[in-house]
Amino acid sequence: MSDPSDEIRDQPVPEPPPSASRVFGAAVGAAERYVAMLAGDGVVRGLIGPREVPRLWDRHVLNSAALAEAVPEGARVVDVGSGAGLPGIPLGLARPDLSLTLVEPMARRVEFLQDVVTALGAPWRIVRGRAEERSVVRAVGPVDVVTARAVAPLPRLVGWCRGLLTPGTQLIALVGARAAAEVPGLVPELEAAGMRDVRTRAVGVELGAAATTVVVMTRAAR
Ligand SMILES: C[S@@+](CC[C@H](N)C(=O)[O-])C[C@H]1O[C@@H](n2cnc3c(N)ncnc32)[C@H](O)[C@@H]1O
Repeated sequence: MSDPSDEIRDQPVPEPPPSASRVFGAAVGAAERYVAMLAGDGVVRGLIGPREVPRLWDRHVLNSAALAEAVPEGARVVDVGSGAGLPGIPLGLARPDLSLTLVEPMARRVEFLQDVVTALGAPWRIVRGRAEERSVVRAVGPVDVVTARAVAPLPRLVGWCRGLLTPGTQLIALVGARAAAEVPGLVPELEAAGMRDVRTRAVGVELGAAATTVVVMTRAAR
């Protein structure tokens, strides 16, 4: 009998769209290797649904890289709840000036992240644990920007990231259109949790289907 994981492995790895070279520059080959790992091992290990494979570039990799334009030059970035590396890895590939740490509690996801870092020879750090754990905050060190996609509703995410968010640190969350529409109603709660300048911003508008929205906010001074 054939092993069902063979069929999953046999799905063709999607070709990069023309915009990939523009977004990733010299790292486009590394982005292609990452997409191949997501489509192969990422699916077999249950980190990415098989149906996502044909839309890995638009929905996941370019969609994640779109937030690059919202991140300041040379920032120390922590991607919280990175999962299979989204948005952190595409961001790190598009922006080699950033110093990137991926935080993820689940062992098999961390293993996959380690495999990707090794395969790409990337300088990123991986910290296993939950954002709210003291040991994670200590291991991560000072942070300029926290990124997150699909980790938790914003007020809960801010609560989990409290230790990572020192005055002036930005939180940049990738959100869908529906979640973006709910942001104005969340501002009082986010401000009460110590955040200021909460705003939504369209990013990657030139990327067509990969365009998305981010919510940007800053930790207020105590
Ligand atoms: C729905 S997945 C999203 C993964 C990835 N960000 C993406 O967009 O594909 C949520 C991730 O958040 C992680 N997570 C859940 N609670 C967390 C916490 N308290 N701190 C850090 N990561 C957490 C989970 O292990 C999981 O990998």
